[in-house]
Order: sequence, then structure tokens, then C-alpha cells
Amino acid sequence: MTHKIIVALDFADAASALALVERFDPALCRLKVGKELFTVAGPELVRALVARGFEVFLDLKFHDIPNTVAAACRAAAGLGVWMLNVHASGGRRMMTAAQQALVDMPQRPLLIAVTVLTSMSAEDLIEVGVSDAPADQVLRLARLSQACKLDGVVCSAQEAAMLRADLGGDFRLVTPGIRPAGLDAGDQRRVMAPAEALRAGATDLVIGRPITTAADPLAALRQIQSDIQNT
Ligand SMILES: O=C(O)c1cc(=O)[nH]c(=O)n1[C@@H]1O[C@H](COP(=O)(O)O)[C@@H](O)[C@H]1O
Repeated sequence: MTHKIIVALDFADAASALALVERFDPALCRLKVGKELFTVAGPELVRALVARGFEVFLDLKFHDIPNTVAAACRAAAGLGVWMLNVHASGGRRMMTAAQQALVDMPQRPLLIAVTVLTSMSAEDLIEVGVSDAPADQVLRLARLSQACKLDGVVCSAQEAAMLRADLGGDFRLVTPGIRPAGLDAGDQRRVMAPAEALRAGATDLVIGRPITTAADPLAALRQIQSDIQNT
């Protein structure tokens, strides 16, 4: 079965995002709208993508006091998105408030929590006061997210096998920082190749620049999917 990659639409305006989406099919991939595109194009674009039949991951990484995050999650769910996220470092009360805000919704989106950003290295963590290794901090925050009844976490694929073993089978492991062999990691620090990430236990791959900046984004998406199937 073709793996439905989540394509990160990190574009500066709606027109550029839609020009790419025109060529994609909801049967082929899911779409992620993040901070840049949402800031410029807002809920209208999200609704337009949902109306075209795409499952949309609204990646706004909410991180605020529990009441504010709960209300933001309800607002996001009202757009008809498939999945949304918060920062696990917002803590137990914040994540529980978010989960509770969504629990009774008729078409409840999946709620996941970002553990440690894939752009962060051990050195970056030390600078913000976390002396544990990235994997240990990811495990701590993933356990807390599961205890708060979230559907899964965002982590790097480098932590996927550890989390799968610790947290069991039906917890979603959403992994950005995916780089096909030979491609530039850019600002990412904890990276892995697509097929390897799925073998390690990732359930969803988030891929941006390797697809969106390719000369032919659809061909790049199909190539990654065929590499996954043939590896
Ligand atoms: O929550 C995310 O999606 C996310 C979490 C994380 O830890 N790292 C991370 O890269 N992301 C997002 O995943 C996408 C990765 O894009 P590329 O590095 O271009 O493949 C970007 O849109 C990031 O905002």
C-alpha cells in the first residue's frame, strides 16, 4: 500500500501552496499547514484544502496556558482538520485541557504533542536548561503525552524504535526530519531516511523541502513512495 506522506506546505502565500496542491491527490498524500502559511493565508485556506478532500494536519504547535490552548484546539477542530498539535513541554494540565476540549467533538481531530523539535541537538537542549540526552527528553515527554490520552507524538525517527517499544502499538509516531539519502538536512539535526523511519516504527512521515523545492514535486513524492515500497 502506498504510504500517505504528509507534505509540509511551507509557503509564503496561498497561491504558491495551491499551485502545488493542484497537482496532488487526496488519495496520494496528506497536507500540513504550518505557522508561515497559516499566518498569511489563515483558516480560509485550511477550509479550502479540506473542501478538496485532503486530510489536513494543522501544525500550529500550541503552547500556552491550559485555557487558551483548549480554546485554540476547539477553534482548530472547527476547521475540519484531521490532526493538530500542541507542545508537550506545555505540561500535563495543558495537554489534558486540550484533550478534554476535543473529546466530545463529533469529528474529533487527532491530537498529538511535539516532544523535542527535530531541529534540536543535545547542545541546543543544554542551552535551554535540559541536560538529558534528546532521546531521554523525548521519552519523558512522550510518556506524559500518552498519560494525557493524546493520540501520539511528533518526534524524530531516531527515537521511533525506542518509543514504539515503550509506548505500545497504537500510539502515533509522527516524524519530520525525513531526508532521502543524499539530500541536504538544512536546519534539521535529528534526521532519517523515509523507509528506515517507517521500519523504526514511525506511523506518519512529514516531508517538506525534499518535495516542495524539487523541480517536479509530484515526481519527488512518487519517487519517495516507490523507494519506501521497494526497500
Ligand atoms: O510539528 C512539526 O510538524 C515539526 C516538528 C518538528 O520537530 N520538526 C519539524 O520539522 N516539524 C515540521 O515539519 C516540517 C519539516 O519540513 P522539512 O524539513 O522541509 O522536511 C516543517 O514544516 C516543520 O515545521
